[in-house]
Amino acid sequence: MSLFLYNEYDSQYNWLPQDGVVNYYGKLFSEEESNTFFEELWHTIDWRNDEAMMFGKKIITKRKVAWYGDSPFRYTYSKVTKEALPWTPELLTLKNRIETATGETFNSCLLNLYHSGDEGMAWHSDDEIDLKRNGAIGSITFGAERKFAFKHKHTDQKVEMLLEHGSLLVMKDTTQTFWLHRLPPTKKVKKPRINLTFRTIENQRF
Ligand SMILES: O=C(O)CCC(=O)C(=O)O
Ligand SMILES: [Fe+2]
Repeated sequence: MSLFLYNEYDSQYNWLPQDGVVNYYGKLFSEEESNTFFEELWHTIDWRNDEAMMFGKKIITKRKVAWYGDSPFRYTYSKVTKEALPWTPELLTLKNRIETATGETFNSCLLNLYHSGDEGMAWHSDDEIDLKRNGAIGSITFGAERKFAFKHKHTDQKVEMLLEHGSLLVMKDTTQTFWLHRLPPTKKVKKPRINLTFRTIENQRF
């Protein structure tokens, strides 16, 4: 008899057929814990509308974002530079939980708040210059369950999965070099979702 939460997912299974590693841990947090984290993050995180450059113009996205870390790292994302805020107690708890689960370490976290299925994230890879090369990215979901997809940059192969309330997804090795990922918008989802992507920043020039 295991004392751990029942979980149907094998976290060692690689969802990518080649050129990278994606592990899905399923629900790492219980329903009750996940509901509490959702509420706490909703109220305590310094959510801001994201600014991005598109066709040379600054646009404001409906999705909200926030950026936290060990030190005031500067992070350039969609050609806009932000400075990390100091960890909140909830973020440190989550960081510790996923470091224990994965055996990886993280020094920063980018958070996304999608108000409904109308909001998503287009195809991209997290290969910014300041991110540790081939480092692990730990992605937690609280709130609405959403589809998540990968597309190989050369072969167009696709992999789709569901990200559940309280779940953890890890992308590592050469995943960002060879694969794009996205959160497709959907009319079916009316509820909000909070996503946290824990990352490792390296080579900062202060
Ligand atoms: O919301 C998600 O699950 C993914 C977010 C993402 O890909 C990112 O922040 O780079
Ligand atoms: Fe991403």
